[in-house]
Amino acid sequence: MSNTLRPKSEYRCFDGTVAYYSHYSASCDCEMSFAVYLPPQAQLKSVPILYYLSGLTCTEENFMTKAGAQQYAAELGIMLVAPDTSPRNTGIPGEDESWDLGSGAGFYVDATVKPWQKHYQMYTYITKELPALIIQNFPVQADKQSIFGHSMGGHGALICALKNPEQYLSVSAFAPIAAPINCPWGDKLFTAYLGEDKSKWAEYDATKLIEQTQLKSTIMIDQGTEDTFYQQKQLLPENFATASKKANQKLNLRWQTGYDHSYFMISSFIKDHMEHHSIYLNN
Ligand SMILES: N[C@@H](CCC(=O)N[C@@H](CS)C(=O)NCC(=O)O)C(=O)O
Repeated sequence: MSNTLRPKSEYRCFDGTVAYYSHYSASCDCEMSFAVYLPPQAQLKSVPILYYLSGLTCTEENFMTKAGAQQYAAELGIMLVAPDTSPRNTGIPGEDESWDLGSGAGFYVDATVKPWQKHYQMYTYITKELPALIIQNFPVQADKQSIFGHSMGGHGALICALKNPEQYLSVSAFAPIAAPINCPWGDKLFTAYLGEDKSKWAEYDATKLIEQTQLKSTIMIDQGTEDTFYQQKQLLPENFATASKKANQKLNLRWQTGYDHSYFMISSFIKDHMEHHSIYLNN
């Protein structure tokens, strides 16, 4: 099967275009979907790319409809790419049983254990296959890529950047799952996708990875104080901050008083994140 893009729908937005696509993914061995925003500048020249990874239960649509990023992407001349959060309709038993496992919960890792390993290769999909597809099909600057995300997608963005410091020029996150080996979600998802051997989990844990790799750019994180998942110790930004300090990694962790885990928090601070990435993408 080829990696031909199948356009699904297209909308004018801030003089640019929001478009939804699906395609056969070789790494996930199934049909995958993603959304893009092409800023008006892309009609005349190639533009930098900013990937956004969504959280649990999301599809490629949540960010495009709720975050309000397009107006800033249009101003700054940045293409947005928002992939779906997992393979779907794979036939894996139980894929749709739980909102925090399987469909909508790919966790941005390459699964190594059955039954998930055949399709759940999200890390390779996000860091290799999707970027190649974007470069092939859109007017982009291949050497200008950055990444950000929310919750599970904040975890995804951090690990993708820390494991590929040459590929992504900057990274930021909203309420990321910042130390997954130490939280209930990480426990559940790593056990399912990577197996019981916890030594294998560390290579997908941002707080562990920052001990080994530091980024030239400043990492930006926004965390709401009224975020129930933060209160339930699913996110653990303090662990990441402590490890970053120890490793001399520049980190801008901003506590947002009164904000929760929702897209109302994301849309309140999306401008700052877009401007943060623009410093690195448009220099
Ligand atoms: N379904 C979950 C909540 C899941 C959730 O909050 N997901 C976040 C990411 S971790 C999200 O972005 N949801 C989609 C949305 O708000 O549009 C629950 O019932 O507690």
